[in-house]
Order: sequence, then C-alpha cells, then structure tokens
Amino acid sequence: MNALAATNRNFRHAARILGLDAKIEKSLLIPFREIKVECTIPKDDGTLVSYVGFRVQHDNARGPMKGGIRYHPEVDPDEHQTWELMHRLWQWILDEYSKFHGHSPAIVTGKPIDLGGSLGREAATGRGVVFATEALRNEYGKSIKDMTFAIQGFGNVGSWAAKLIHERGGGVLNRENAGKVRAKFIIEAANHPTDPEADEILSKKGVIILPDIYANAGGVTVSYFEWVQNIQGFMWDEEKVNNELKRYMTRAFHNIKSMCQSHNCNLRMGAFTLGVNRVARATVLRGWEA
Ligand SMILES: NC(=O)C1=CN([C@@H]2O[C@H](COP(=O)(O)OP(=O)(O)OC[C@H]3O[C@@H](n4cnc5c(N)ncnc54)[C@H](O)[C@@H]3O)[C@@H](O)[C@H]2O)C=CC1
Ligand SMILES: O=C(O)CCC(=O)C(=O)O
Repeated sequence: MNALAATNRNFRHAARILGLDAKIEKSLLIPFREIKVECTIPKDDGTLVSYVGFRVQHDNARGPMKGGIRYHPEVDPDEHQTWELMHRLWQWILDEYSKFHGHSPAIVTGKPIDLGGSLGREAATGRGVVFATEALRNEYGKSIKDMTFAIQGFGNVGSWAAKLIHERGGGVLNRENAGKVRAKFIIEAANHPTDPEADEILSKKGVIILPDIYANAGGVTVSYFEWVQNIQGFMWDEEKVNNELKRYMTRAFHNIKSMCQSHNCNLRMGAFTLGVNRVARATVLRGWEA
C-alpha cells in the first residue's frame, strides 16, 4: 500500500474513533491546493532541461502550511554534493523570493546558519527521535542505557540518533549482532517505514510502535523554530533550541497518551486522533465545513 493510501486509511480510522461529522471528514481529506509546475533551466552545456514539480498544501485552518521538499532519489547520490546542492537551492529560493518581497528569510527553512538557519536543525530529527524514545521509556520505567537499539539507515536521522543514544549509554547494534533483535519497541524515525499489514501483525504480537508522524517530528519542529526566529529577527542559542525541542516532544507524547486512554487505541491512532481533532475543531470554528 502506498504512503498516501496508508495515511488516508489511518485518517479515516481516526475520524471514526472521533465520531467526526461526515462532511468535515470529507473536507479534511481533500487537499486545499495542489500545484504542478514545470521549470525549464539552462544547463552548463547550453541545452535546456525541464523538471516537473508538485506542491500540495493540505490545510491551513490552524495557521500557515509548511512541508518538506523531496527530490528524486537519483538526483545526486553523493552525500557531500547533495549537501552543497541543498544549500545552493535554499539560497536560490531565498534570493528569488526576496527579489520581489524584500529580504524574507522566514519563507524557507533548513537554511545554512549564515543565511538565517537555526542552530540545532541538522541534528534535530535524530535528537527528536531520542526525546520521543525517552518519553516512551519513562512510561515503562526504563532508561536508554538499559536498552539496545537496532538502527536501520545511517544518514542524517539515523547517524544523529545513534550518536545521541550512544552518549546516553544505550547500545547500538551492528551488522554482526543485529540478528539477535527481538524488538519490543519500534520507533519510526523514517516516514512510513511500517506497512499497514505489518503494523497489524506487530501490534497483535504486542510490539509497541511509536508512529512516524510523532517520532520524526523533531526536524519539522526545529524548522518551525527557524521560522519563529526569522520572524522575530532573533537567533536562539543551540541549548535553547534543544530544550524547546525536548519540551515539545515530551508534551506531544503526553497528549498522544491521553488520546490513547480516552479512545482506547494504540499510539498511532493516538497521534492521528490528536492531530485530526485539532484541525477539525479549528475548521468548524472558522466556519469552513463543506
Ligand atoms: N532529515 C530530516 O530532517 C527528516 C527525515 N525524515 C525521514 O527520515 C528518513 C531518513 O532521512 P535522512 O536521514 O534525512 O535521509 P538520508 O538520505 O540522509 O539517509 C538515509 C539512509 O538510509 C539508508 N538506507 C536506504 N534504504 C535502506 C534500507 N532499505 N535499509 C537500511 N538503510 C537504508 C541510506 O543508505 C542512507 O544512509 C526518510 O524517510 C526521511 O523522509 C523525516 C523527517 C525529517
Ligand atoms: O524541516 C522541515 O520542515 C520538513 C522536514 C521533513 O522533511 C519531514 O518532516 O518529513
């Protein structure tokens, strides 16, 4: 099942748990705006190349919309060049927008620090995963140092998570010992890493899954902090960024748990019902229902 179908299925399940009005459910399911653009760019050899891009803005009932930018995975597999390319692209977006609207650093996040980026953003998703894991483990009266972790994928998120888990005394499995894994907990640090069928099988086995929409939200949270700093015209130090991130991740965990208790559901449905309910309430209050 693709990511969109799986997300829609989770959304519908959450809507049913919440007893959402059918008209609201339908209006929340349909994106507010989908834009398709075609960009024609001259290459160094003088020829023209055309790229198609999509922008989906889902819902702005609770405030401005923001999203991650995705590229085709084969654009540039070399990590260093990808980093360079990303920074040049961020700078280009900022320059083009600022030409028409004056210097506007808040319109794009993930920028280099010297162009108004936030301290702590690079590690934020991995750090958020660790804060989420700590919040979950506190529920079970254990700490990270009592546990062993198997991390799949060692890019930005995986490598930061591994480093921070190691600093807290947790063991990280490698190729040699990974075969021993009998996981009781799965922390979804990537987007949509568990298929809905696998989700059901694992849940029936009693495996506790911390869902992606919460567990990897540290990155977008610090991107939000970047936006906040840009519109304030004030730069936070890294300690403040990390402390705020911990506060947001811990508070969100408790909000999710309380939805789980009210609706007798698992953590994924706790996270979905929390989010859907907030957007539905704002939609009704703004009088936007279909
Ligand atoms: N970087 C961020 O701030 C955020 C990332 N995410 C999600 O987290 C995931 C990882 O993102 P990044 O670390 O930024 O990407 P990345 O490209 O830096 O790292 C991904 C790593 O996974 C490895 N990999 C690919 N397929 C694999 C497989 N089948 N088994 C094991 N390893 C595999 C790659 O070799 C690479 O080392 C993605 O799903 C991304 O959408 C979600 C929220 C924010
Ligand atoms: O930093 C952001 O705003 C988006 C990060 C991201 O791509 C994601 O959360 O999936």
